[in-house]
Amino acid sequence: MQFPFVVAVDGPAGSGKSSVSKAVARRLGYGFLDTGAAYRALAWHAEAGGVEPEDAASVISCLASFDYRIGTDPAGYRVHVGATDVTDAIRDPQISSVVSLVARVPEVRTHLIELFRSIIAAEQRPGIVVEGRDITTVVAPDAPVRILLTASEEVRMSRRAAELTGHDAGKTGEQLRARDRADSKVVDFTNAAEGVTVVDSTELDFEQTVDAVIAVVESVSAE
Ligand SMILES: Nc1ncnc2c1ncn2[C@@H]1O[C@H](COP(=O)(O)OP(=O)(O)OP(=O)(O)O)[C@@H](O)[C@H]1O
Ligand SMILES: Nc1ccn([C@@H]2O[C@H](COP(=O)(O)O)[C@@H](O)[C@H]2O)c(=O)n1
Repeated sequence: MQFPFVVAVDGPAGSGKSSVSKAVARRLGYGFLDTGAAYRALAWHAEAGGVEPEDAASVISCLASFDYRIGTDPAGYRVHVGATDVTDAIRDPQISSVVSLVARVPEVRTHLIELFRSIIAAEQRPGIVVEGRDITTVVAPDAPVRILLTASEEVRMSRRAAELTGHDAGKTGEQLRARDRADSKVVDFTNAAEGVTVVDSTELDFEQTVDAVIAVVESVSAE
């Protein structure tokens, strides 16, 4: 059996990838890798360096100084760029509004995909749940478990709005829709590739969704 046992989870914004994958990892005693945090941290690093996220050449030049570290403990992990803890800063709506500009640069993707693979290879727990947009198709296409976690746009928007209290729900929804549009030009995370299992949580609550993902993992592990 592959070590670590990789569970790859992709899906659109607000589908529950991060929270459900974290809960699945905790339940299974696996590590957890939030790949979106790296793209967010690079957007933060670019802005901190006065680089416009639209300026692809300058974003690429930021990679040389992008000293990125992230933990894989699903119970709690920190994100650092150099000595700076950016765990909270990368969740700012400002970062959410520009991250797709950074993520669309091929050289950025190549750099971060190699970083993700090295983090996965270094995982010491028996398995690792890796979530993002291109995990099932590019980062870990040979993972024993590959899941597309999705939900209706309406449900995803309402979940995100409930999460971002104090922000205008309409603006939050529009930003989520805009990010999906931008992301889907770079990676197809709306159609399940061959061998990818779709888990649609539109009608499921959080625990039911966690159970559904674990059922897929257990069905593969039992083979
Ligand atoms: N099945 C569910 N039922 C109810 N709430 C859910 C469900 N799945 C996730 N949530 C909630 O929806 C919100 C968004 O989830 P999460 O941040 O994990 O989404 P995501 O796919 O990682 O989004 P993004 O890609 O934008 O980071 C969270 O508050 C989470 O607790
Ligand atoms: N594997 C991935 C993961 C993320 N992205 C880009 O990062 C943005 C933020 O991701 P979150 O999961 O933290 O919301 C996302 O919108 C994508 O632009 C990616 O390209 N590939």
